[in-house]
Amino acid sequence: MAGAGGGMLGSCSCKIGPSILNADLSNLASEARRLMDCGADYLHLDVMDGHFVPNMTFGHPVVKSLRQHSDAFFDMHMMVAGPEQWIEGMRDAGANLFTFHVEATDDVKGCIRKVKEAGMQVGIGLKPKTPVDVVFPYVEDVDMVLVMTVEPGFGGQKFMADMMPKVQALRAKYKSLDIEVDGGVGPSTIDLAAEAGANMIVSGTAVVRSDNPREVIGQLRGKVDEAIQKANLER
Ligand SMILES: O=C(CO)[C@@H](O)[C@H](O)COP(=O)(O)O
Ligand SMILES: [Fe+2]
Repeated sequence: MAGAGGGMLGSCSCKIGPSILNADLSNLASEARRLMDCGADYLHLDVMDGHFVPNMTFGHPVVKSLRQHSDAFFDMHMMVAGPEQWIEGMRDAGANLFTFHVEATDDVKGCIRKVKEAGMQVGIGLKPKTPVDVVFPYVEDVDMVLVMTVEPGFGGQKFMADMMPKVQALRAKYKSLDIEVDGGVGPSTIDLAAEAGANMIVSGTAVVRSDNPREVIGQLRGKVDEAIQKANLER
């Protein structure tokens, strides 16, 4: 089954993508359905290989199984060393967006090209200690830039507000770029991310562990839409 949201990127509109990392992974299909039914725009799927980050999750066989049960747009957050070797498998599994880390390969341009040739959209991510100018040479070639707001590897960590200058620097240079933030984002931190200029919001624990995920997704969307409107008026 092909993903339904293939053309989702490019408009710089608000998009909310719950991370399933802290969901019930033994019931991934029903968790995916629950989150999409609660108003999510896409699913953020965290792939960890135990090398690039000190944790492991799942690979393309699980993504392929999930694709049999979900039409959602799959944003693959590839926390893996040597992302090139995962491209084909993820494409065949039904991934839509393949986001790898600039720190994970010596050939960022080559990896971007290979993801595109495989027919997926491409994102590049940067860890908290990586300066934002490292991604500037690639921004024109990608569909999305992911600014990590926690050290990658685990859900449920504290949002790093000191990453916001990276988001601001990207937004100042690229008005219509899709900019994603990931890590510790929820109702108490969304203001900072939205005002800095992030429009793709990954939220794990705050959504997945909430008694009312629909309400949380609505709150996040409200803040981002408000910030986008404000920025448009100021332009
Ligand atoms: O990539 C990661 C962690 O490495 C994230 O996607 C988190 O899993 C998001 O979860 P919360 O921080 O929102 O709980
Ligand atoms: Fe993630």
